[in-house]
Amino acid sequence: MEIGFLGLGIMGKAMSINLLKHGFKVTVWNRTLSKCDEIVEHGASVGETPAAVVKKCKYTIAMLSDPSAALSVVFDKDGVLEQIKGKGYIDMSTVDAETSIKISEAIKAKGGDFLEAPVSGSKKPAEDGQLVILAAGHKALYEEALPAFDVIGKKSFFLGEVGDGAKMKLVVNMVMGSMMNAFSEGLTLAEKSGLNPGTLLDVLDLGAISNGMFKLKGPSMLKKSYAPAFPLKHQQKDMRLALALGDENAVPMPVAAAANEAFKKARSLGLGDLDFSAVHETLK
Ligand SMILES: NC(=O)C1=CN([C@@H]2O[C@H](COP(=O)(O)OP(=O)(O)OC[C@H]3O[C@@H](n4cnc5c(N)ncnc54)[C@H](OP(=O)(O)O)[C@@H]3O)[C@@H](O)[C@H]2O)C=CC1
Ligand SMILES: O=CCCC(=O)O
Repeated sequence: MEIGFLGLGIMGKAMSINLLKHGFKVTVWNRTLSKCDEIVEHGASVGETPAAVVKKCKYTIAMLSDPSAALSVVFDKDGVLEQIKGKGYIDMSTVDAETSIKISEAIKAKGGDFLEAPVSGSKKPAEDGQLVILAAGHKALYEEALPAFDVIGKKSFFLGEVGDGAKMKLVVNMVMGSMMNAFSEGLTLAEKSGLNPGTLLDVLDLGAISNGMFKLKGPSMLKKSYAPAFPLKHQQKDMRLALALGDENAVPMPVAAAANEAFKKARSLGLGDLDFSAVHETLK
């Protein structure tokens, strides 16, 4: 199966290399074209534009930063729409339902098929093919994409209409961003009140709120080490989009709203390109 891949950031790079390792032919494109070089070393071909990639491949995956990037790659000159007739397009970026529906409708109108498939899991799960895929849209395209999803992820969900995958992803990341802030306050409170925060990590890990994120991020947060796996600017984008979903549905979300403010503060301190756990620094 020949697959196109648009967007070679932290996630796209890991996912496309993983596909290549499992025998897929992959043609890549990235806005900053030089980022294609490393993937070429793993056996990929390069397309000069998104349209060129779609023209070459029956299926194209996108993994882009935000709604504006996702829209630009589809609608701009030399974009996906120009060659999508008879092809499948799978957008795995985290965006809002409105963006996803807009892309879906334009692709369908041009005779292509569309699936949204945002993912849960970060850099390491992407490298290890252990993501959780939250797909929705064209069911037949979902089934055709399963061999690739089985390489990229450990579990795929088909959630229904376009927009439902985007919403599920935003709900998950809203919970994650809120938890990160509570965790960060807990670490700071332990330290400032004279406790050993390392011991707090051990205590948390043995109780009912033990979880993978605390286990993974806790030790590096104590070392103030924030190499980006999930960039903070993307987490804040997800909080913003989740809060908009809350507005639409009249769901009060005071905890998420406070967490969003903390991520905004972190961005204002220039921490947006660091890992989202760098929100910890806003308490210093
Ligand atoms: N990192 C993570 O842990 C996870 C991230 N996600 C989501 O996946 C998506 C990608 O994340 P990640 O890889 O971390 O992000 P990165 O910031 O590492 O990469 C972003 C990618 O989007 C491209 N891009 C940005 N703006 C544009 C534009 N206007 N036109 C074309 N391309 C553009 C970048 O190109 P360029 O190189 O030229 O800047 C780059 O390829 C995001 O939606 C994120 O929320 C989902 C799950 C986990
Ligand atoms: O969107 C990013 C999610 C990161 C994660 O699930 O660990």
